[in-house]
Amino acid sequence: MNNQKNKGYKNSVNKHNRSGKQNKKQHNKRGNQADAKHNRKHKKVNAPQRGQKIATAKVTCSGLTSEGKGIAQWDGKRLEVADLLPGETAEIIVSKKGQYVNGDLKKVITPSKDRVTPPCPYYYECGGCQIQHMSDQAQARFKEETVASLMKPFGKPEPIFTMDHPYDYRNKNNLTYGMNKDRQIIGGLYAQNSHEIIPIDKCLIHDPKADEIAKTIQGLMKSFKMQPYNEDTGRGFLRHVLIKVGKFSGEIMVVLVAASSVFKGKNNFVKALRKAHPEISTLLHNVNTRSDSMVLGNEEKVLFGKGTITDTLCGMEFEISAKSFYQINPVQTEKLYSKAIEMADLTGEETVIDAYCGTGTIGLVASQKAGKVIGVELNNDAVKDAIRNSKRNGVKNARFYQGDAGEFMVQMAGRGEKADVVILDPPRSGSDEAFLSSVAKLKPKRVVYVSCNPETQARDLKYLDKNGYKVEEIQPVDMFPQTNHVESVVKLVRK
Ligand SMILES: C[S@@+](CC[C@H](N)C(=O)[O-])C[C@H]1O[C@@H](n2cnc3c(N)ncnc32)[C@H](O)[C@@H]1O
Repeated sequence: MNNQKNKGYKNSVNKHNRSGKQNKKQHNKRGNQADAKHNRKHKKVNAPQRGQKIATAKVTCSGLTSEGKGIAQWDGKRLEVADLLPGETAEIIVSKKGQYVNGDLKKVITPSKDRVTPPCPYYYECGGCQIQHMSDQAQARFKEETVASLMKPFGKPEPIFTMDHPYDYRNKNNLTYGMNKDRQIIGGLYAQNSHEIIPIDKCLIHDPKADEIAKTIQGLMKSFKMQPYNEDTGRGFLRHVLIKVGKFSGEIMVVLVAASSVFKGKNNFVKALRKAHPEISTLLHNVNTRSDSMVLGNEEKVLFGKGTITDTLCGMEFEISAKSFYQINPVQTEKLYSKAIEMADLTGEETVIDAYCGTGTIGLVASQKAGKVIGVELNNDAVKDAIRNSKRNGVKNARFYQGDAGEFMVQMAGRGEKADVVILDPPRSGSDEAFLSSVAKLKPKRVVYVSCNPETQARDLKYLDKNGYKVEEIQPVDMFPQTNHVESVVKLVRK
């Protein structure tokens, strides 16, 4: 697959090299862009985590990793170079730390026709997006090829569902606050693989309203002398702000994630924020004293509003709380869910299991075409949302249970219960043997596997393939444009 791809890229580069002034101009612009990127990243190349610079080398990129990095050979070693595209020749800086050799792009010598100037000015520093240097078509091709390569043992995927406007799509936006070296409060996103905050005004994949509110909060912190939390010293108050937006309803939830439950000046702060943004529907104070990278802690206080927001998806209304999972790209979610339900092939009679059901969204949409839906989910808040959502939409044929999906299925199989269709949508780590072996025992006619990580999905498909199921259809969906992530939904039928 890679060879084929490279041929295509090589041809296009040659075409470019032969091209006239206009294209030369384009090339220079692309080359300069990569230079500029290097200048900004230079300090990172020499930063301790990259190790000691050992060489500058000229390389040719032979393909992409599943993370969207360019593959290049240097001194008999395979290097993965961020922002390098197949077919491109480039100058890279090689550094070494312990046994690890890293390559960082210095300058693109012959740019690929797939290279574009990233529209975001923070792209090269920020860790949020990884493939903004690829054109929309190249992003789609990269994701299709990633899924195709992982799914090779099971069949050929359909063309990816892309997004017409692949920006402004996130309904869940998380920004972090800190202090710069001049003791000024900054707010933004983390740099790649680090907790260094890159100050930003606007993120192109965020909901624009969310960034406006985050900026206002940054200004209010100064006036209210509210200190950002410092991970190293453990001092300070505000860690993050989490902003969820109902893209259809327009409702907005703001969660102030703080290191302490004592919120000095709370009433005046809330008043000032609401005055600046009367469109905020609900405001919460979440207390996070954890030292890991989880955004939210367990303790939560509603400062005003009902503590949840509602949104519409596939014609149904859903109530969403701060901690429960809700798909982050509603435009693409409607395409994903429609495909999943089409794959479930429901006639109105079936018992459907919606495993890892979150707030019950897939199961509730499926309930309109099923006999009965049984949802299971680990997160108690999400289960409460699912039950509320069921009532809100007048659904009478769905039940939701809190628990581990694997254990739940083992118990179902043990009781000899029946299921016609199993829809599963596990987290990135995928499902587990308890769950998959119970599927094999329950023997549903169809299994629809939704996944945000095709790598673990392929692993689980291998198990199902060995235990009585055959893959019939594979559909990649671009739920996360500009990033290297891809969603995939697979239909399996009993052999
Ligand atoms: C990718 S989300 C899917 C949610 C839902 N299907 C949707 O489309 O919004 C995965 C969900 O699995 C839940 N989860 C994680 N581990 C679980 C487990 N062992 N058993 C049941 N649910 C689990 C998470 O809390 C999360 O809500």
